[in-house]
Amino acid sequence: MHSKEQISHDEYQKAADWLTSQTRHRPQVAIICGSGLGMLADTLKSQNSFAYSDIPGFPQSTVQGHAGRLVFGELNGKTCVCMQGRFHMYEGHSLCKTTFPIRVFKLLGVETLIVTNAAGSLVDGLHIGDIMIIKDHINFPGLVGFNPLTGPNDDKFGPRFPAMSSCYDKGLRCLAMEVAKELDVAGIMQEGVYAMVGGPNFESIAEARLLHCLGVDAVGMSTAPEVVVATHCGMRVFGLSLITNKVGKSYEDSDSVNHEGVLEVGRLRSDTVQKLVTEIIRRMEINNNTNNAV
Ligand SMILES: O=P(O)(O)O[C@H]1O[C@H](CO)[C@@H](O)[C@H]1O
Ligand SMILES: Nc1nc2[nH]cnc2c(=O)[nH]1
Repeated sequence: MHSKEQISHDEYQKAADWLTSQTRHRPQVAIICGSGLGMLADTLKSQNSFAYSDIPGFPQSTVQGHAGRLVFGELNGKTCVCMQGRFHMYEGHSLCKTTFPIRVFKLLGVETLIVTNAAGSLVDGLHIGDIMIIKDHINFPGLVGFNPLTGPNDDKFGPRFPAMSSCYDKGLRCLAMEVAKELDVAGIMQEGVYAMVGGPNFESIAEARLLHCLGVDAVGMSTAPEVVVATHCGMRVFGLSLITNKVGKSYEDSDSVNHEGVLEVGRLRSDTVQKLVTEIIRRMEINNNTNNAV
């Protein structure tokens, strides 16, 4: 499944131009809603929303809990665009398709990307319903060559060999912890390492043990490609994982994970995630002098 698909600069530009012609909003912040977290988009004021099927070049969402709509609007003084539904490698999309919206956002002038996801915990300290601030990731598909940046480099977006050593912005991570304390949810929040696996199956016991040995705190099937592409084009990134399940590491465990359970935890914690994200957005500084569009 080593995709040879390439997307031209013109195709990203076409989607950006179409969106610019349909909405007066010029977003500074983009938010990707993880499984069961689509309600984040509902908080935007003066909304304009578009079905992915109407946007030139956008793939379609196929996963339950991912509505497939792009929502523009205002949130606490910032103009935002929210993906109510993301694309996953396991849906059969090429990685450059799963990350297509990120470069469109760049062309729209977005400078900060907020990613959220549902993930399984591999460590004792992260419980169901906890929220992990992503400090770093392990991009397992990327390590073996499944990378959205594979193919000719588009220098207009970024360099051939981008660094990934500080892709989750430290300032925003600190801000998130401050906000968590003020909202009295610091007890359910901590930083950790997210790993992306290809999915769509959940982990076997032996795989879970391997991930644990490798220093993974939470595992999911998304996010890393989006963050790689955003970092490549110079966006500031902040990420949150909602812990929706514990990943079984013992053959004695009887609990087994399923997507309905993942979505249910998303619904139960939606309010907290929403409050955190909206407060972080309110307080984050935006560099108004920079038009990031390339
Ligand atoms: O990463 P998000 O989209 O939040 O979803 C996570 O939850 C789904 C599995 O229940 C998988 O798609 C996994 O990646
Ligand atoms: N791979 C993986 N993805 C998830 N998404 C939500 N929970 C999980 C999990 O336990 N494993």
